[in-house]
Amino acid sequence: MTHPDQLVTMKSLCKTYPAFRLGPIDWDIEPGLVYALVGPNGSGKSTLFRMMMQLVQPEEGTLHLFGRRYPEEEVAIKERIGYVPEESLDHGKVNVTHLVSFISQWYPRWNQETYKRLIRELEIPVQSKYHQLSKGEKKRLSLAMALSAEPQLLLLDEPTDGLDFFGQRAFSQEMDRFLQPDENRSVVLATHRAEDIRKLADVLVLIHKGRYIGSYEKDQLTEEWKELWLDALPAQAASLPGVVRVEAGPPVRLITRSFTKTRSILSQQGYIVTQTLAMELSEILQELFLLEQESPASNHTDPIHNQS
Ligand SMILES: Nc1ncnc2c1ncn2[C@@H]1O[C@H](COP(=O)(O)OP(=O)(O)OP(=O)(O)O)[C@@H](O)[C@H]1O
Repeated sequence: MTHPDQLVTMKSLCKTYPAFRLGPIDWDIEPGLVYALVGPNGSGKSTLFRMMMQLVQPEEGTLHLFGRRYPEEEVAIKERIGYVPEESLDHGKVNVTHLVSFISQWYPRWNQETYKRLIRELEIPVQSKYHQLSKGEKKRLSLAMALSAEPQLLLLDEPTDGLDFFGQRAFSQEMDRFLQPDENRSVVLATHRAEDIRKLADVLVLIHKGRYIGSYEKDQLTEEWKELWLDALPAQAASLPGVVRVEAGPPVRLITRSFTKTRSILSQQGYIVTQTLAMELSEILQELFLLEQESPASNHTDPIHNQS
């Protein structure tokens, strides 16, 4: 086995379609964390999940899951993964109970008690034929199966898409339950819902037009990104450490990605900050994607493994 400490290691992973290129992706998934995979439509999030499930083959790079590789160790890899795809799979006219009893055989740690609890709490009509389920019911079933497999890694591609309010709340509760007993479990969650990211994620992984921008600790982002108001415009404000945006005002408004550094330099230069405002996670993400559009690679100054 290689890379025993990481659940997943990706090195220079690439996939090319006629009109899209994903990668190179270098990303390690560590145990005990919830990752939110965030990117605009068509960034390559589902493609990345599909690579981890061997549904798409990378042309370049290496991919290890639990220190193992496809295709030789497919069974040993997949029995440790719970996957909820963006679009539910087509299982045709089979009865739901029969479908689940067939699929559950593939998972040595399948927990029938968990499954029974989930179908009850998520109100899944297991006597129905699969094709008769609504979109939301298919999503609930997919989630129930992924969780009942007691996986080490949960891959969730827009898991709350199509879920009603009650389903979304049940999803949050189930995520808490899943993560509590085992600190070696991790979740990768692709979502466009800022609320899910705010509530669940430890680390945000940003991807834009197939390019990996970086991984960021969520708490560090919300602590260090701030909006500052000042009475006077500092000299060369846009070049001050941490400053990413300047509005000349009045009042002068600065956005910083490094509150500690910017505040310290402003105070050394004698400028008075009249207000410091916290930023919503959705605003911070918007700024990060704007920076990426304005100057690709500029975001590499503060991702998770490179923060000063
Ligand atoms: N089988 C395929 N053949 C050709 N192009 C594909 C194929 N699968 C995906 N693509 C293209 O790859 C790009 C990334 O798609 P992907 O579904 O991975 O994005 P995404 O980030 O999950 O998007 P969304 O947020 O809209 O779900 C898109 O431009 C898509 O058209």
